[in-house]
Amino acid sequence: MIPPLPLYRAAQVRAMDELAIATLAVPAHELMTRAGRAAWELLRARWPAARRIGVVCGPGNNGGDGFVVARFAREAGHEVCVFAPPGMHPRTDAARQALADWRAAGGRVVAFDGVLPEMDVWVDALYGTGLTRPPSEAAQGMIERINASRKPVLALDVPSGIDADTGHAAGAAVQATLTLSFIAAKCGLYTGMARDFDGEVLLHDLDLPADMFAAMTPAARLVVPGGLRRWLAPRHANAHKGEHGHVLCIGGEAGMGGAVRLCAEGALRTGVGLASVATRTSGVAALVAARPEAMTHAVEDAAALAPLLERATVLAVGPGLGQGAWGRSLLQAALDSGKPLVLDADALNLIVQSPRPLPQAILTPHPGEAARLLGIDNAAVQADRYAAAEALVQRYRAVVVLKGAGTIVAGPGQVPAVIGAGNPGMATGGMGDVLSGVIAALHAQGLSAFEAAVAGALLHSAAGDAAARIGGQRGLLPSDLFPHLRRMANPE
Ligand SMILES: NC(=O)C1=CN([C@@H]2O[C@H](COP(=O)(O)OP(=O)(O)OC[C@H]3O[C@@H](n4cnc5c(N)ncnc54)[C@H](O)[C@@H]3O)[C@@H](O)[C@H]2O)[C@@H](O)CC1
Ligand SMILES: [K+]
Repeated sequence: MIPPLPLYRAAQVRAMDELAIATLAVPAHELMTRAGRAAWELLRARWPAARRIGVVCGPGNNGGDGFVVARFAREAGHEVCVFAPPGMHPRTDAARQALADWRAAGGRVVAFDGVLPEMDVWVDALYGTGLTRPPSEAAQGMIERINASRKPVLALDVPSGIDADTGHAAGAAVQATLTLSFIAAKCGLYTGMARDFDGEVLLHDLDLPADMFAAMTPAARLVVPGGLRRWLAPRHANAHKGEHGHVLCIGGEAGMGGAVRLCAEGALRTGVGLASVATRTSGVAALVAARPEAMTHAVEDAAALAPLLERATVLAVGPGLGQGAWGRSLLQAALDSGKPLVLDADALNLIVQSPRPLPQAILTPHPGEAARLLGIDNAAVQADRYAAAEALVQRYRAVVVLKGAGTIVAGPGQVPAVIGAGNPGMATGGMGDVLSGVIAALHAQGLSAFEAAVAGALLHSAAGDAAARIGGQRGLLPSDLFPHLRRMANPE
């Protein structure tokens, strides 16, 4: 079982750096040498045929790491070219020392003049955790030239231009093939825009003792499919269906019956004891024919919903609900029932019209829905997905699943989880309907709201990856996930 990886903000990693220097008496320059050596060893192992190594260095310690890589590469007999923005002077003692060492070894630094020569591999050491604003004009030019070279890029610590806390790029950013992060994993690298820039992300602890930072609460935790077993223990032999909960899926306005079916099937394939559907009369026959295991009821008003609400353990409300009078009345009845809820799609759009605390709910917005729930624009949500998820938790007092690349699950009093699985093939209509059923099923089987949201989002993403491995990402359908959900809901 793979435990969650703790993720930290840049300020926390700076504090770790200072703690290591103070308590272990490891000088900053020594940490920089370890970082540069680790990066050089990775580069050599990953691209053994590379002869010409280009290194771009910025003014801080990230640039210092770059000078160290350059020195090791040169000592190993490679052709190494180091570039820096014109007029760049290192701003820290450690970086100044690394530059002096590079020069003493016979190396030189070329001021970027708008062009970069052909290289076999680029090492990106312009900015790391110290980025405070969009890259300078010269740095932007260097970033654009490196990206245009189509050569492999090893980014040191963070791809330059990416904010280590949010994963957002306010200007140009390096398109890395591989990112080697130092000391601890930065929370920005695992969600949103960063996922388009950081390539494969690896971590090197610079040989600091593993328990040294145990007292520091991480900003988030990355969960990966290898950890699913924590939540999905095998069933005991004497189990009966009453132990596994009863999910009621509410939705399927005329023309949207498929959405509520996807939700119900998601719940069934995640092992719920019973799944019921409350939908429009016109949708019942098709749903019964397609998925007889779902107990489908014609529900035209809140009165018809009442007995179904009573029997349910968890309600999944929203898939295909519509925003008309029918959907509004069923949502209101669901909220009034006091039952645990998963709210998605049109249920969220209806909530926007009358925001209120929803302590019994799990909200599963995509960035557009999150923006509407917060009254801000979509770009503001994506610019800081952690902050947006936390703002939703504060406003609605609910567990929140902010979907997208690197889905974030946040909840009152919880360290947020980032889902370390999923692929862009899942950006397609109906995927969210399946997710709401999966989460509702796990909640109904006894996981807390937060755990069900984390485990459900992880299971759903892992099933999406498994399906994409077989048939590719483009054209992936939500229903392609079902066999994989079932398999992965029973980890070996
Ligand atoms: N903190 C640690 O634990 C360690 C840090 N190391 C490296 O040090 C990095 C952090 O170093 P720094 O804090 O010096 O910061 P950076 O090297 O990330 O660079 C920031 C420097 O550039 C300036 N700057 C920021 N944004 C700019 C912009 N857009 N245009 C122009 N200048 C800009 C800042 O004022 C600062 O001087 C890490 O990312 C890592 O690569 C390693 O040397 C090893 C240990
Ligand atoms: K960098």
